[in-house]
This record gives sequence, C-alpha cells and structure tokens, in this order.
Amino acid sequence: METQNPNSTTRETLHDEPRNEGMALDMDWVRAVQANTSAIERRAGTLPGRRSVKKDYQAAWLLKAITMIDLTTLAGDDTPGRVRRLCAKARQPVAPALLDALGMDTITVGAVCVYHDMVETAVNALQGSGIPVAAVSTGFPAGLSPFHLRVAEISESVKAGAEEIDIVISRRHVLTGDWQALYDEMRTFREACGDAHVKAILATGELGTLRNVARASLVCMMAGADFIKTSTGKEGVNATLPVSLVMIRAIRDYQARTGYRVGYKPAGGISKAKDALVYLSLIKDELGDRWLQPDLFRFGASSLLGDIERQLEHHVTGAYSAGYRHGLG
Ligand SMILES: O=C[C@H](O)COP(=O)(O)O
Repeated sequence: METQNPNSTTRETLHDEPRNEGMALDMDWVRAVQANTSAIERRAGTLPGRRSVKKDYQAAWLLKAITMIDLTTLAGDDTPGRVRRLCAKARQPVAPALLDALGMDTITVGAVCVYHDMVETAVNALQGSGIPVAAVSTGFPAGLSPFHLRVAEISESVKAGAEEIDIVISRRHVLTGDWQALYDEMRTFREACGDAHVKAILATGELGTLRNVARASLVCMMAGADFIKTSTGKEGVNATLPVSLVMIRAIRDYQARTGYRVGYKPAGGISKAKDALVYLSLIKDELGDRWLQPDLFRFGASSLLGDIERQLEHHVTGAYSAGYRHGLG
C-alpha cells in the first residue's frame, strides 16, 4: 500500500494562470527592483556567527534539515546501481539505532534529484515511500540546447514519473535584460510541467550582479515558479549567503505583494551541517517558520547528509539530552 507522502506539497503555491494575469509583464516593477549590495554583504557577514538556532536544539534542527534535503546525484557516471543506493539512503537517511537515540521513529529526505535518464530507476526504487523524484531538466546545466528539446525534456521526465522538475533558465535573457523573454520561457516551462512542481534554477554565479539575481527571481516567480533555486552545482560559484539573502527577500516581497508563497532551494557546495544550520536560521529570521517545511524549503546537496549524520552521532555519543527531541514542531 502506498504511504502518505510526508513531504508532499500542498500545491498552494502553484497556479494555472500567470500570477500577473490581466496585466502585461510589469516592466516597471521588474526595473524598480534594486539590491543594496553593501547592506546585503554586511548582513550576510553576520550570519555564520549567529546563534539563533541554539546549541541545545541543534540535533533537532539537523534532523529537520534532513527532511528538506533533495538528495542529489548529478554525475556523468551515474548508474542505476548508484541511484538505487541513493534511494535506499533517502528512505533511511539515519541509522535506526541513531534515530532511536534521538527519539525519532522515521524520517526521510525531501526528494531524490537525478538526471532524466535515472528518473525511472529512482521512481521504482522509491515506490511506496512517498518520496518524490526531482528531475533536472531543460538542458541542465547550461540550458543551451534547442528550445523545443528543452520543453520536450520536461514532458519526458514527467511521463517517467518525476513529480518535481528543476529547470535551468537562459542566463543570456538576464544578462541582456530581456525580462519578457525570461518570463515567456519560464511560462512555457511551467506549462510543460503540468501538475509537477517546478523549481527555477537561476545559476546565480553566472548572472553578474545581485540586482540581476533579484530581478530574475521576481520574473520567475511572476511566471509561476513554485521554487526559486540558486544553482546547478556546476557553476564556478554556487549557493552563497549574499545571493540567498537577495532571493529570500525577493520571495518575501513577492508574498507581501501577491499573497503567493514561493519556495527556496539553495544548491551547490552546501556540504557541512553547520552551514545547513546557518541557512535554516536565515530562513527562520527572514521568512518565518512556515518556510521551514519541505514544501517551501529544500537544500540541493549531494554530500550534506553525510556530515549531518556524523554530527548527529557526535551529539548522541557526546552530549545527548532529551532536549534534542524538542524544536521539531
Ligand atoms: O542541485 C544540487 C546540486 O547539484 C548539488 O551540488 P553539490 O554536489 O555541490 O552538493
């Protein structure tokens, strides 16, 4: 029997119609978007040392982080065997004895993220677990294949069982300021996804400026992205705190203006448990607890889970207290 998917999204952020229905794409709104670079750098600089996620609750927060990982393998040498092992890990990300010591019964990751070729393998391996498969798409990572093929790739992945599609945007639309083209592209991708959730990968390391990041975030949200995601993991610079702050504030502003909640996925180079805690504390501060759920926040990461497991073992063997059970509400 299929179990209820604990990570399933409510689809409250998805809309069949463009969110600016009845209006032309509001260029003034897009152009008005600024990013105060020095303020963002200053604020981002204060984050790593902050303690808003308190030490006593770190294990609970790390367990929570696991539920929001898109456990990822995106390598040219991926094989069905590797993907099946990854899916086994997704079903049981923490050893039962360790989980028991932490006072938890079951836990799974947010999703498994693979290339199209591995979607079917992952869907089969995850059957009955309720864990969705996310497929990277649209010519990932560069997004430079012919447009009709990028759109067709989405449909193929949905047909193969992917419930989430991570598309890459055309960076050139941002770099040339062609916001209408970016909007149209995103709308087409959104439509091709059908009922699947769509995450828009901005590839922020290739967008030049934080202002471009803010504007691209806004345009993708207006065109129906369920999530905005920083990076493919393949750019020279992937998820960073300044970029995250810009994107998170764009999400916050967008919700204030429209009422729509859009999710956030930092991805690429997040491999340490302590970095995950910084991201969670940033989300809590800037967007509030509602965003600390798998339907509105994910880490895109291939090796973060390993470090979290090590830290949890350390907590249990070194400093376990019943307090770790708290803070998961
Ligand atoms: O979307 C996920 C990223 O590709 C993962 O990047 P990573 O291997 O640096 O964790």
